[in-house]
Amino acid sequence: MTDDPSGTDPSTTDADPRVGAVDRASAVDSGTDASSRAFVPGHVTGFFSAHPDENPRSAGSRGAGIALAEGVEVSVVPADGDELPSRSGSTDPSPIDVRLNGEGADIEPVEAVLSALDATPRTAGVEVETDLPVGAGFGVSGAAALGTALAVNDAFACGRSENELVAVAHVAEVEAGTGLGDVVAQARGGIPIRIEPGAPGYGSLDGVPATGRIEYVSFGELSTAAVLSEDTAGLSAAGERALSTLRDDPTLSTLLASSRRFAREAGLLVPEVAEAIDLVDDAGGEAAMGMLGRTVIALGDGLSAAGYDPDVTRIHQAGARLL
Ligand SMILES: Nc1ncnc2c1ncn2[C@@H]1O[C@H](COP(=O)(O)OP(=O)(O)O)[C@@H](O)[C@H]1O
Ligand SMILES: CC(C)(COP(=O)(O)O)[C@@H](O)C(=O)O
Repeated sequence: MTDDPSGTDPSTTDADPRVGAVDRASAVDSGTDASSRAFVPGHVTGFFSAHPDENPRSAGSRGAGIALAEGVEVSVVPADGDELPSRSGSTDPSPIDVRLNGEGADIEPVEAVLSALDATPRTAGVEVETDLPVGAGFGVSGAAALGTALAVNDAFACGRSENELVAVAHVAEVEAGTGLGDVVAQARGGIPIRIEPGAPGYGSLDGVPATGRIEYVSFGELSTAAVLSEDTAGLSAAGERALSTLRDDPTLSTLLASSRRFAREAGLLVPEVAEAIDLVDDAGGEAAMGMLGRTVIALGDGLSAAGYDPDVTRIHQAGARLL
């Protein structure tokens, strides 16, 4: 979804056998006025190194990527105390009505953020809306977590600062295994360079000062959790080399070139992405693989010039924010 607030879809009130689920779904569908909303840019990583740590605030990734104007909008709908039972006395094992583009969805970092902010008993539902492909390297899970943190804090006056909310979302994402560095990048916007891993107070960020049109094509998903649960030593060594190259020459062109090399060296390049990158190169453009997905991104009109029919967006200069 572009940075454009929209209402919820009134066609999504299918009966749900879970205790209280129908009431909560109704609250979501009719509750746009009562809801708090946040926009979080998509973020596509070009290269990264993985840095696990016992402390999830210290854990994360180094690397670089691009924040996209195409992003994720999250609405948090407070429970109506008169109609919806407090979940503290509920036996419902899956009490929050989380929807992704109108369909019931399981997004672990969203549930974890609600829990960390003690919002579970007070939340009727969370609506996550995006036009980005899910699971394909656009950081949708990180965006959903960060948007939920911002909107929950607003809805329930939790009194947390922005850095604290970014940290809550970062921890939720790291512990779910769905990402390492997207949340801090999405909080910043632009073309974030993650110099040190971790949440605010632990990590540190720089950026490539540039903007422009971005095209993308996704051929499907790559499981982030599966890649991160394997041995990441070789991948991380390649990511550290790419980071050093980019820090010596912090330009978009070097970001794309070092990302292409990373994808090859890390053994992550898939054939359809490799072919697209080559065709963009033949047409005089610059492209790279989006981590972690079967995704290719290109600068300017690189993919359309190579004969693809891409989605079009822009580099998003701002970070996540309330709507
Ligand atoms: N329809 C869906 N397709 C893919 N993932 C989904 C879907 N619904 C919910 N999810 C959840 O969204 C998250 C996607 O995370 P991840 O694989 O890191 O992708 P992304 O690159 O979009 O962040 C996972 O937690 C997954 O369980
Ligand atoms: C590449 C990834 C580890 C996962 O990204 P995604 O699949 O978009 O959740 C990212 O979080 C990063 O640290 O750079």
